Amino acid sequence: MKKDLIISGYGNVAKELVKLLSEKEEMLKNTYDLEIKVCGIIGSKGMIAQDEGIQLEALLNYGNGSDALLQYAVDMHIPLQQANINGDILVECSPTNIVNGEPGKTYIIDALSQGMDVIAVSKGALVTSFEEVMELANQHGAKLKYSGATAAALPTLDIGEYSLAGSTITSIVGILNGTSNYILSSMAEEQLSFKQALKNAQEKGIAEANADMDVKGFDSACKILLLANRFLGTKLALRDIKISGINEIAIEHLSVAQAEGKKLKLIAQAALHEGKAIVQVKPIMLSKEHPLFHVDGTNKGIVFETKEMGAICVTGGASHPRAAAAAALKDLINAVCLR
Ligand SMILES: NC(=O)c1ccc[n+]([C@@H]2O[C@H](COP(=O)([O-])OP(=O)(O)OC[C@H]3O[C@@H](n4cnc5c(N)ncnc54)[C@H](OP(=O)(O)O)[C@@H]3O)[C@@H](O)[C@H]2O)c1
Ligand SMILES: N[C@@H](CCO)C(=O)O
Repeated sequence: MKKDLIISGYGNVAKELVKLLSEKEEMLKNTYDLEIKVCGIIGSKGMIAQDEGIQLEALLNYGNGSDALLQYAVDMHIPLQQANINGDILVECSPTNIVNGEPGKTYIIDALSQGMDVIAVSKGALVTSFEEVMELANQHGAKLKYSGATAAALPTLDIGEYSLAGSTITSIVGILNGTSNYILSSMAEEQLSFKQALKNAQEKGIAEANADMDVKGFDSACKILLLANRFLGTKLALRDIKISGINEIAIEHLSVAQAEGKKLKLIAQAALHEGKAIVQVKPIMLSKEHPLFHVDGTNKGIVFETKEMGAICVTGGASHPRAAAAAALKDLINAVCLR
């Protein structure tokens, strides 16, 4: 099977995806009979496009962002052109914008309207306009997958959709933001200042372009919103979620938790109580019996409570651009080859 791929947003995650596609070309062919040709990559300053496929190894010699695309265009003697989404699959990796979903929303709508499958790594379009994009996908028989937007390397959507199919999920509790979890762990275990720990997270490439999204709880809120709407039958918007982050947490707060044998974690939770959804994000002290107690550093974790299968807990899936790219590749393989 041959598939033409377009990528929008060529930052940390997209560059790792290009690396993975280059490294795993043979495995994809041998294991899945899948030949992926990256035909276009869009940055804020324009798009590089080649019908015969972009030379991934050559592109990887440059950095990321539009400057890398521009340099590639110059060296390959091709023009940098206006965004033109035309292929089989779009992987959307532009910055997350929770106000209006742009620029990802336009790219996603453009792709779905042509019947292209979409792998969303950014969250903005899904959080602001989920029903609109889903309806478009259904209308055009296109697949929309968004593991990258729902904690990426930590399987969340796949567990709910596949492993818990037919069960009734009654609540979801998660540590869904690697940056905040890393900051809290670093402050508690290494006595790093909040500022230094955030700087480290930014250097790892896991913080959002606007790190307030992470530390003020919005990124966790986006993820629990998408999961609650998918699995609890809610139709919530971000304004329906009570959100507080870790931006005012000091080392003293963490010491108090430690003295009690507990850990302070940024917890996102969604539950149904008498038909009403309660969804919130806030720092909570966990005792060592809690299944998420040992989720430290950039790791994440999720607990689904179900009526039939009891509690299902998954931990790990540390935030990292390569891990997020691998989650996008997983979605791509599943969309095209498996289901
Ligand atoms: N990093 C992670 O570990 C991770 C994990 C899961 C999900 N995500 C999500 O994945 C997305 C990308 O994350 P990232 O870490 O790769 O971010 P990033 O490094 O900031 O990359 C985003 C890229 O988008 C480009 N861009 C900006 N405006 C654009 C526009 N109008 N059209 C096309 N491209 C545009 C930027 O480059 P130019 O302006 O130079 O073109 C930038 O390099 C985000 O939405 C994030 O929430 C990230
Ligand atoms: N900024 C996020 C990655 C994107 O979902 C995190 O720290 O987990």
